[in-house]
Amino acid sequence: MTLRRFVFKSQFDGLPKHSDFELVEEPIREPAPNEVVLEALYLSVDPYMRVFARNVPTGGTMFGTQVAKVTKSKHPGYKEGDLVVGHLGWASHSVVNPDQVKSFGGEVAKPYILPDLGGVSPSTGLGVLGMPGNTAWFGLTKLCQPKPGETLVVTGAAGAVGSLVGQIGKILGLKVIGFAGTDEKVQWLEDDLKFDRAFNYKTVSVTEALKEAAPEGVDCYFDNVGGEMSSDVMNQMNTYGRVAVCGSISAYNATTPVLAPIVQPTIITKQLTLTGFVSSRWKDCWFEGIQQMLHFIQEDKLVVRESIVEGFEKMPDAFISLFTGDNTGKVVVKA
Ligand SMILES: NC(=O)C1=CN([C@@H]2O[C@H](COP(=O)(O)OP(=O)(O)OC[C@H]3O[C@@H](n4cnc5c(N)ncnc54)[C@H](OP(=O)(O)O)[C@@H]3O)[C@@H](O)[C@H]2O)C=CC1
Ligand SMILES: CCCCCC(=O)/C=C/[C@H]1[C@H](O)CC(=O)[C@@H]1CCCCCCC(=O)O
Repeated sequence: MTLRRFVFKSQFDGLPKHSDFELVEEPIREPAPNEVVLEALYLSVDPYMRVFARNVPTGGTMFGTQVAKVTKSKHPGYKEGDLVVGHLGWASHSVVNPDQVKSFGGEVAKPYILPDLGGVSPSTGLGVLGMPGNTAWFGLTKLCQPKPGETLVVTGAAGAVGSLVGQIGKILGLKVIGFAGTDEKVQWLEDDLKFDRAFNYKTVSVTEALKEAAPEGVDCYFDNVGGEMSSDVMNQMNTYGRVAVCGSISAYNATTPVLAPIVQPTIITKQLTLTGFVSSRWKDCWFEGIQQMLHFIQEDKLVVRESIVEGFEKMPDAFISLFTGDNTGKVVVKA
C-alpha cells in the first residue's frame, strides 16, 4: 500500500500555481504502539494556506485539515472505523501518534472524533460543522453582537464563511446585505439564501450600493476581504458599529503592498469597534458551535452548499479556485 502527499516545492509568488506543488508517493508503514493509520476521506482547502505557507520549508508536506477514517489503531482512544478531523496535511494517508499531531503553527492539535452528525455528510466537518461554521457563528454573534432589526454587511458572501454569516444574520432577525464576485452568486444569495440584498462588487460601487440598500446605515460588518471594499463599507457604518475582521483575501496574492483609503477618521468619529480574530479563540466551546449549526440544519434554517472536487490529485486546483472565485460555498476535496 502506498500513500500520496503534496509537498511544497516553491514559495508562492502571486496566485498559487500547480508547479508550486509536487505529488510524491511512498509506502505506508505499519503503526507503532500508540499510532493510528488514517485514510483521508475529505480534505479542506482554505485561504489561510496561502498566507501561512511561508512557514512551510521547501519539501515539507502542505498543511491543512481533513476528515479521515481510522483504518488501523494501536492507540486506546481511537478504533477502526472512527472518523476524525485533524491537521493531517495534504496527504492521502497518515501514520501518526494522535497525541503528537501539530497544527502548522506548532501547537499540539489532537485529531477529534467527528461528533454524530445525524446523517449529514462527514465532509461538513470541514465546513458548516467545523472551522468555517464556528468562524461564522462565533465571529458574528460574539464580536458583532447583532441586535434584531440591525443591518449587517458581509463580504465574501457566497463563500464558506460568508454564506453562513449572512444566513445566521437572517436567523437572528437582521437585515443582511452581501457582496460577492459574480451575478450567479448574487442571485443565489438573494433567491436561495434570502439575503435582503446582494451585489456583484466587480460591477457596482460598494458605496453607491450601500447608500441605496442601507440608507439607515450599517451596524455590523463581517469582513472577509479587506482592502478598499472594507474602507467603503466602514464609511457607511453607524455610530458604535461593530466590525468582525475575519480575513483579507483581497490581498493574499499581492506582490506589492495593497493600499486602501484610510479608515481612522471613520473609526474615530463613528466610534467603531474592530476586532480581529481566529476561530480557535473559541476552542473551549468548539462543539457547542458545531451543535448549534447542526440544529440550524436540522431545523431547515440553513442552506449548505459545498463545491466538492473529486480526486486527491486535484488538491492544487481546489486551492487555486479560492482565489479565482470559482467556488461557491465550502470547497472540499473528496479523496
Ligand atoms: N479568522 C478566521 O479564523 C478565519 C478567517 N477566514 C477568512 O475568511 C475569508 C473567507 O474564507 P472562506 O469562506 O474559507 O473562503 P471562501 O469559500 O469565501 O473562498 C474565497 C472567496 O473569496 C473571494 N475572493 C477571492 N479573491 C478575492 C478578492 N481579490 N477580492 C474579493 N473577494 C475575493 C472569492 O469569491 P468572489 O467570487 O466573491 O470574489 C472566493 O470564492 C478569507 O479571508 C479567510 O482567510 C476563514 C476562516 C477562518
Ligand atoms: C492575514 C492572514 C489572515 C488569515 C485569516 C484566516 O483565514 C485565518 C484562519 C485561521 C482559522 O481559524 C484556522 C487556522 O488555523 C487559521 C490560521 C490561524 C493563524 C494563527 C497564527 C499562527 C501562527 O502564525 O503561527
